[in-house]
Amino acid sequence: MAPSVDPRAVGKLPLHDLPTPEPESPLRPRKPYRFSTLCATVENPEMKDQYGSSSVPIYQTSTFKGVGNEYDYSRSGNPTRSHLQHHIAKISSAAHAFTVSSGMAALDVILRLLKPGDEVIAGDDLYGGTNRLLTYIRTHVGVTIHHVDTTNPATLYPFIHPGKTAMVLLESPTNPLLKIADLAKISKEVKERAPNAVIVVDNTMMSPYLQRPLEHGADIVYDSATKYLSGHHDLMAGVVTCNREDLAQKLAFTINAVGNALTPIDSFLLLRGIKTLALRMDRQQSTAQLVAEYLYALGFQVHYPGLPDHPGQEIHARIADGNGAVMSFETGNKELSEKIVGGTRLWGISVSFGCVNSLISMPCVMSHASIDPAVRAARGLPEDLIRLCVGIEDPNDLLDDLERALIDAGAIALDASQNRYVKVPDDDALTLAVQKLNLDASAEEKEWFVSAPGKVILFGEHAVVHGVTAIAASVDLRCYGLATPRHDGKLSIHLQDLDGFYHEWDVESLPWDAVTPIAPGDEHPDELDQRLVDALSDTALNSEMHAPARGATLAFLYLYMILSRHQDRPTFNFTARATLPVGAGLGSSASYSVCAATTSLLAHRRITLPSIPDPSSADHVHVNRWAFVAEKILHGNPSGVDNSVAVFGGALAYTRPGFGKKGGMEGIQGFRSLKFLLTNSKVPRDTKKLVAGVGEKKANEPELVNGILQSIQSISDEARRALADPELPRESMLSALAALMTENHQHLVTLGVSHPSLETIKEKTSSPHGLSTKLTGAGGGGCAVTLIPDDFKDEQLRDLITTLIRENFEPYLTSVGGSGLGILSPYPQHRTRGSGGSHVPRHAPEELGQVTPPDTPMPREPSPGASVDGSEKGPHELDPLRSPFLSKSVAELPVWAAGLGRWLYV
Ligand SMILES: Nc1ncnc2c1ncn2[C@@H]1O[C@H](COP(=O)(O)OP(=O)(O)OP(=O)(O)O)[C@@H](O)[C@H]1O
Ligand SMILES: C[C@@](O)(CCO)CC(=O)[O-]
Repeated sequence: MAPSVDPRAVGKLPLHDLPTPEPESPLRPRKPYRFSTLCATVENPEMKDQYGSSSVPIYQTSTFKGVGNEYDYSRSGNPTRSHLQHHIAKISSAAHAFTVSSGMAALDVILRLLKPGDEVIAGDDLYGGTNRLLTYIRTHVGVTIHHVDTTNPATLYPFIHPGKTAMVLLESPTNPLLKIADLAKISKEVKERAPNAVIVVDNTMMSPYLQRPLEHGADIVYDSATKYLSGHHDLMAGVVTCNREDLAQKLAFTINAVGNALTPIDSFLLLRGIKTLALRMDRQQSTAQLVAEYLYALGFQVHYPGLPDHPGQEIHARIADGNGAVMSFETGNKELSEKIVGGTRLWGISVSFGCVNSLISMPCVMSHASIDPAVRAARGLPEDLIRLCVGIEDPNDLLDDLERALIDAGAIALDASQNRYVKVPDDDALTLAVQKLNLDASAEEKEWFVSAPGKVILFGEHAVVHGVTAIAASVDLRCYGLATPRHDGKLSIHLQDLDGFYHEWDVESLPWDAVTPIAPGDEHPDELDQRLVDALSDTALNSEMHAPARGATLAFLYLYMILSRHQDRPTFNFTARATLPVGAGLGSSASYSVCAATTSLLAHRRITLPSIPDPSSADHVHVNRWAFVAEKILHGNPSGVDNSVAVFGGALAYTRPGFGKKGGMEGIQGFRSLKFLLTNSKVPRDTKKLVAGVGEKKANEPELVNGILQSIQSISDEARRALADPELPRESMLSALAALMTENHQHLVTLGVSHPSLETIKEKTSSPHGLSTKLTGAGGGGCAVTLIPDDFKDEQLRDLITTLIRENFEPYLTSVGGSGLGILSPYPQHRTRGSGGSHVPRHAPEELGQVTPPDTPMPREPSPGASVDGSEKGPHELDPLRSPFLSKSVAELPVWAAGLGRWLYV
């Protein structure tokens, strides 16, 4: 230790260096300091600093000079660590404290007290890492481990074998189910039955601020100080405290022998973190209480000791001073939970807890993944469990972010009768739909309102057509399709975005002779039925139709006819409108195709029910296949990535089947937290031609193009690795993605699908802002996508947007990865039409600070090129749903649609 000068020895007592008064000092009787004062006051009268340094210095040294001094080698002792240990002992009601390199290192040191033949009783809801180490001890050291439900002390008794039971390992509350063990009672009862058993408590969930198990009879307490004690996720550390001299000596021996004591710098950081422990915890647990009550009120099963009906709540209140800031809740569906976890922004997806930032995780796939699934199931750890670790952010922001994720995932929906959100019952939609279908064999036609998102391709457009993996995510711009029954034998189409195009046909006049019906359940062949395409072109389409309307109409009629069953030709009007720019590379054709396919499948009763939120449902796969058929008509040679994103939502890595490697798609987590600026160059282009152009280039210059395809595959692979790597710091992940975007764009330039307007957008975002931009979708104009890093200032973003608008571009700040295909529940009890759909959900899109998407002109009378035979009602007489659907502005449309009732999302 550095030699300290006692000021009293030189006759002066500097004011700034008052020794901590002993609480019971006869000179100045005082009340004992409260916890937060103890935390903030780091002083050890035995170790005065020679310069009166306010903060404990970092003795960054491995060795100390001299012989026989207090310190010689930092593995055995270091002054910074000594200060830390003194401080921890003080706040833990402990005589001894040790600090080691991690929480698991702390447990390792403790478990080394065991010998072969010993028995351990441990909880059955322990942290996954604890389980892993216990399993190792069982298999390699010959120690028997009994896992029991520690919520009931009586379950331990049969396993207590005097002379053999060497240790009882407890957690309370447990992680992640927050089960409560009566530490005081168990300690007493075990000691009575097996006096030599050492009671060990993992106190990480509580920290010494909220619970000090040594006060309740525990012999050893350990904490992963990586969590609340340090509080900032910037170090790893473990703490062991005890009062027993014999145990302290053994623990000290092991730490010195093993050499896992905490380093000086981490000791310093931990000491600093502890000063604010009480302050952080107070904020974290008060917000946790709000979050728990919010989820509870929605109808979720929430595990949190602050809720009145939490089992063991009274015991917890007796042994602890607060409820902590970790909770978990169940959704009833693993995929739904994954969507919620992937859907939050502020709640970071991360293992661990105790940080000032809020975290969300699914224990079964993250912190507890090391436990065998069968064991997890046997221990009652639900696969759908979501753990929330509340940080110090503003409680309102945390609640808003969580609510948005719950809505987007379809976990909660507006209950019109109560005018508030409630949990969507797990199988409610399915039960209702099945009931309805049973009653419904001869049911009259229903009205169907559906919607599907557009997409942004981050990596791999064009290359995906040739078997390379693309990475794409849904955007919060959608196409909506409304099918309203007609009773006059006519079928009609109304494409509001294509100049209000309208056309209608007598169903019987369609070229039925040219159809080769496809039986329900059968798939469409790879090739389009050219006979039907030709027949429709000759008889149902006319030469005055502009190409976009012609393509969209052909796709609609083709699906309608090929899906019809003989004698069952429902008549309805199909109206489509999008908040997406049409033909700008954001997948407008795919979202239109999904809407057209879904309404046709529903009208023909070829899908049986409005989809419940189960992404693996056969109906969704079915919709996707038929949407792909429509895409073929619009696109020529689509890869299928756009329609897959439009159906399934979220973020996907998509590989087209049939290129000698495994095709298919995989969801990508963590994508939702990324922020993008989409900029529409407003330069029209034609995906079909651009895709065909790349195809030709490949045929003419196979070496060049195949080389590019390989490079793009590596870019996609690299991007997936970066997105999936939990160890990669977020900043590094974002800069890796940015570099890959730049590289991918360059390849697209070489493939010849960029455009001067896209290059201008790239320049404007790159200089002076330093952002990465690439074209997205087919290119040739259309949209560019720019990755916005987390630390990009709002002010800078505003400047950039202004610059782009000045250049006559249309920028749009978007969030990605939201819901896929949605169907407005057809059941009257789920509709709010009585109220005119006036309810505005908590989150209007404007709240996101988005730049409003381009508005679509107000509805007009059917356009001059359209042939209307007068039987269609004028806009003012339209169906009550269709009329507002046509007249809402683009900004109003999503809010109005959301307020119509319950949407069932894939
Ligand atoms: N809202 C809509 N209403 C009617 N038809 C639409 C709508 N959106 C798209 N379409 C059809 O899709 C065509 C646009 O498809 P295209 O593939 O060129 O653009 P995109 O899908 O937006 O771009 P990309 O495929 O690059 O993402 C339009 O010409 C039209 O036929
Ligand atoms: C250009 C392309 O790769 C994306 C269009 O959004 C075509 C496709 O994948 O179908």
